[in-house]
Amino acid sequence: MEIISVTHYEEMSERAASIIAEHLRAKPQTTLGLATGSTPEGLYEKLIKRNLQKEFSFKGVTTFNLDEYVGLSKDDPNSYHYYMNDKLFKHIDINPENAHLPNGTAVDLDQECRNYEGLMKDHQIDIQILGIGLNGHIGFNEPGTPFSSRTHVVDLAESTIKANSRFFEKMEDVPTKAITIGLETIMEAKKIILLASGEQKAEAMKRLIDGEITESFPASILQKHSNVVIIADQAALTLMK
Ligand SMILES: O=P(O)(O)OC[C@H]1O[C@](O)(CO)[C@@H](O)[C@@H]1O
Repeated sequence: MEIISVTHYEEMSERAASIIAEHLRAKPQTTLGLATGSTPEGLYEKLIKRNLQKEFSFKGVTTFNLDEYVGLSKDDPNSYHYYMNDKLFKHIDINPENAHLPNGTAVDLDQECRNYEGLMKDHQIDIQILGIGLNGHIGFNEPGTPFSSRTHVVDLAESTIKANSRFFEKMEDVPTKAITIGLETIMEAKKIILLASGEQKAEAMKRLIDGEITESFPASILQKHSNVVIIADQAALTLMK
């Protein structure tokens, strides 16, 4: 694992944007794996700016998001479809047909998982962006998810539901299920960039970097990947020596 320690959130976002920009200039036909949550918002802002300045184009880019809530329509402001459109896709020159997320309102969710896997089979992810949950989840792969998991429907952990409730008016509105790509699916990416900012992530970062590789802490699987870059600010790395 390469660990890039930066001073603050802004620098974390800038470093990640530079790596992606350099890659897109060298390889315009690229597949990106994208994440939601607060952490990558700054990265998306910087990619939008660079795209507007014509530093690179998204015209040849295909994207796959990690996850989507079950039961939220694409127009629901709390859905990840809405987030991605709002925070990235509508501002850049990507062909919307090439931007993929699981459909959380599919009638047959297991079939939707198989379809999503099928689509991803034809596009190996060149760079996968990840955030990390306080309990070590990546995507929505909660503690206990088998390392061999592929795209599947998950019951969200209580702590995740609570963490996500900050975006919803009422606790009862927070979805309790999601579709997520699996841990094995994530590990197939050629390169993984994990972003972390803030002291609340310090414990998770310590376990990710130094802890035991165990299904009870899903992100620990990343220790087995040969090309992981962690970009974290000093607050997130406070527990590291
Ligand atoms: O970036 P945040 O908002 O801290 O979220 C961390 C993780 O939690 C999620 O938002 C889901 O709870 C993931 O999408 C994300 O990787």
